[in-house]
This record gives sequence, C-alpha cells and structure tokens, in this order.
Amino acid sequence: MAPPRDSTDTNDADRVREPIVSPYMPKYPDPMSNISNFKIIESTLREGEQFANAFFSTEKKVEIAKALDAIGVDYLELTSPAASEQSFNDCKTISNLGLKAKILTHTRCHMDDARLAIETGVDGVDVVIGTSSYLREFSHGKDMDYITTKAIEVITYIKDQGKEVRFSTEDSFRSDLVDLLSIYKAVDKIGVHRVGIADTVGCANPRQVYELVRTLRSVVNCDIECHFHNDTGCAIANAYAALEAGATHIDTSVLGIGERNGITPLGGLLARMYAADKQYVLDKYDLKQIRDVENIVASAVDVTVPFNNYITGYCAFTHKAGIHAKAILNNPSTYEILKPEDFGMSRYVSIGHRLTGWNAVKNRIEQLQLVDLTEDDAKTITAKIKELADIRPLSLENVDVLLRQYHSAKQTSNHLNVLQQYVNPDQLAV
Ligand SMILES: CC(=O)SCCNC(=O)CCNC(=O)[C@H](O)C(C)(C)COP(=O)(O)OP(=O)(O)OC[C@H]1O[C@@H](n2cnc3c(N)ncnc32)[C@H](O)[C@@H]1OP(=O)(O)O
Ligand SMILES: O=C(O)CCC(=O)C(=O)O
Ligand SMILES: [Zn+2]
Repeated sequence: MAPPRDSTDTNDADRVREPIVSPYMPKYPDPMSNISNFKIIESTLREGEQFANAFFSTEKKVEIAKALDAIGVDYLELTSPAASEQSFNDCKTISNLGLKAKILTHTRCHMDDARLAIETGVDGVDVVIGTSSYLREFSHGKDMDYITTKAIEVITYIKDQGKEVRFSTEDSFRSDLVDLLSIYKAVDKIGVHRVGIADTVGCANPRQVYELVRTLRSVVNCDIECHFHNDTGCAIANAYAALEAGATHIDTSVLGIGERNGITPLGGLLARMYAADKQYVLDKYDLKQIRDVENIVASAVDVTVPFNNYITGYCAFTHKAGIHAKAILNNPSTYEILKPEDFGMSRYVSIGHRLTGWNAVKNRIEQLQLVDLTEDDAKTITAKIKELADIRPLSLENVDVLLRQYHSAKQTSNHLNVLQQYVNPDQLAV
C-alpha cells in the first residue's frame, strides 16, 4: 500500500548511531529460554487454507512456498493429503521443489492418514488429536487410552519410514494436565521428534502458556512446538511466552490467516523476536521479503493488508505529532523499536496537520533546500499550517506550495503578506 501522501521520507536522517549492545535483550539470561534460538513452522499452506476466503491453486501454493522459503522459515506445513486428491498432489509437488525449508504435512492421528502422508514424500508429519473433554466427546469420541495407543502406533510407523514426526494435542489448554503430561511422556519415550501444544480456541494467556510450557519442558526431552489462535488477541504474546519458557518451534501464517480470526502472524512474530534478539533474527531471516509474501497472500485470499499491520501496515513507520517528529528526526530510536530499513520499509514524518511542530517543518525546509529560511520563519509558517489544518489536513504538496511561496516572497520581503493571503487550504493546490 502507498505511504501517506503528506509525509516525508527521513530514512537518511539518522543522526545518532545505534548503541552496539541491544537494550532490548532480557536482563538476566535464562538457559531454558529459546528467545535467541527458535524455529518457525510456517502454516499458511495448512492453517492458512482454513481461512474463510482461502482457495489456493497449485501454482499459488508454489508461489507462496517459494516466497516463504526466501524469507528463511524453517518448515512449511501443508494441508493433509487426506483432504482431497489435489491436496495429496500438492504435497508431492511442494516436496519436490527442492526448497531449503523442510516440508511437513498435517494429519489426524490415524494410520490411513499417516500412510498417505508418507506416500507424498514430505520430510515429516505433524500428527494431531484432540484431548480436551469437548473434543473427546464431540469430535472423535475416543478416550485417553485409545488416543495414547493410537499415537504410539502412528508415531512408530512414521519414524520407521525415516521421517520426522511431531505429536500434538489439540485444545491443550482445556485438556486435563495429568492427561497431557502422561501422553507427552509416552510419545517422548518412543522418540517422537517434537510434541505440540495447541491453543485451538485462543483461550490462553501468556502466563498460562509460560506455566504449561515450563512444566512440559521438565517432562520431555524432545522439542516443543506451540500453536496459538488469536481469538482473544494473545497469539504473538503467547508465542513469545512459550519461547521464554523453553518452546523450540512456533507456528505462524502470513497475516495470521487461519480458522476463524487465525493464528500468530509471521510478520508480527518476526517483529516481536527482532525486538528481543535483533541479531538472531537478522542473521536468520530475510525480513525485506515479508512485504512481498504478505502482498501475495493478501491478494490470493482477497483481503487488504490491515492499516495497522506489524511492519507493513501503511502507517507502521509514520510519525505525526510534533513532539514525536522532533525527537525522531534527532534519533529514530526515540520512538521506533523497529528500524524500517531492516524490513525494506521507509520512515515518514507527517507535517500537514494541526499537531505538527516547527522542528518538523524546519526539516522539510532543509529537504527542499530553502536555505535562507530561519528558525523564526519555520515557526511562522508552522503557525500558518496549524491555522489552515484546522480547516482540513494539508497534503505534503500543499505544505510545499506554502513553503516555496513564502521563500520566494522573502526575497522581496513580502513573505508575511503572502501568508496572509492564504485563508483556506484549497488555495494551496499544486
Ligand atoms: C484444529 C485443526 O485445525 S485440526 C486440522 C483440521 N484440518 C482438517 O480438517 C483438514 C481438512 N479436513 C478434511 O478434508 C476432512 O475433515 C477429512 C478428510 C480429514 C475427514 O473427512 P470425513 O471422513 O468426511 O470426516 P469429517 O470431516 O466429517 O469428520 C472428521 C472425522 O475425523 C475424526 N477425527 C477428528 N479428529 C481426529 C483426529 N485428530 N485423529 C483421528 N481422527 C479424528 C472424527 O471422528 C471424524 O471421523 P468419523 O468419520 O468417525 O465421523
Ligand atoms: O497440530 C497442531 O498442533 C495444531 C492444530 C490446530 O490447528 C489447532 O489446534 O488449532
Ligand atoms: Zn489452528
């Protein structure tokens, strides 16, 4: 989406160097935490296909898979091959692309599904089954003994085929803790590669996530994957809490698309992790590709990128109020935790409105190289901008007309009269 029209790009205005040591790292390092050592399981092509508007052709899936691979995500998770013939073939096609990311498919805890998954040639299988009383009663109707026996059978089979296998409990946060720990212990004992915790209904909060993952971390040796729905707005915070507690893998989708209002968004998670350990994120992921993949997915599912989206929302790097603008122009770190250039984005300072200040206007004067205008001139013009912007906001072009008119009138000492002529922003048309 285009940046706001009344803005000035100030990316070259960074005047103060960043401190070498990041102030955003946790103060006391926790050896169990994986904030600086996590993997992303990108599920746009599985969870994302469960988004209301999603229909991905094979070509679109390939395009999305390649774009995600270019970012450097560790895994791509694909829709179950049991879903349809095309889903089966798409698993095969994407497995054969030779991507750097490992390819997973996602299946029920069922031998028929496991056999189909192996036939597709994927690198691994994410197996899931509901363990809450809701799902045991109203979804599959199986008790914990049956689930445990079936899980062991399915995991053993997939492992015997030389594939990576993960076992996850659906609706983990509404499952009985003893049931959960017992089944995770049982599958860990037979060498499952990862266990998964899923907040299927988006009911968990970061503190609950931290406690469950920490407890699980002390019970199993294998990796721990976490999957968070966003129904109550905690999907990114929960992912972060999970990593702090010792989870190793986080599920994401582009723009967070998925069942209902979706899951942890890839861009939002990367923003959060960049704020926690910038170097790890910069070394591992190509953040400048985020915008491209979001645009591909947004157009494929017929939505626009939200105005306030992490990183790529059209105002994500726009600064407006005069107090902010002055400080940002002196040092962008004053009001930015993310550096726009690290994400291939630009910073804007918006000046054509009544919240503007003379420092921001002076900066525009410098950009336009109106060299003989003084600070007093900047203050006088700022007062005029505020007066006009009380009628309606001005575009950057409107402001520039005012600045240039004032500047040329100053050569003949007529500048104050020029300002008085303007009583309405419409007179500043280009
Ligand atoms: C929380 C999540 O997002 S989990 C992932 C969700 N993903 C999907 O559902 C993939 C797309 N799904 C589909 O294409 C279909 O639902 C299929 C092919 C998987 C199954 O289709 P159908 O056989 O027609 O069954 P239907 O969808 O009506 O019901 C689900 C069946 O799976 C069983 N089931 C549900 N969850 C599980 C599970 N985790 N493990 C084993 N069996 C399960 C149910 O008992 C039910 O079986 P039934 O034939 O005895 O009724
Ligand atoms: O397989 C998993 O861990 C998660 C499945 C899922 O999409 C969910 O429970 O919301
Ligand atoms: Zn889900």
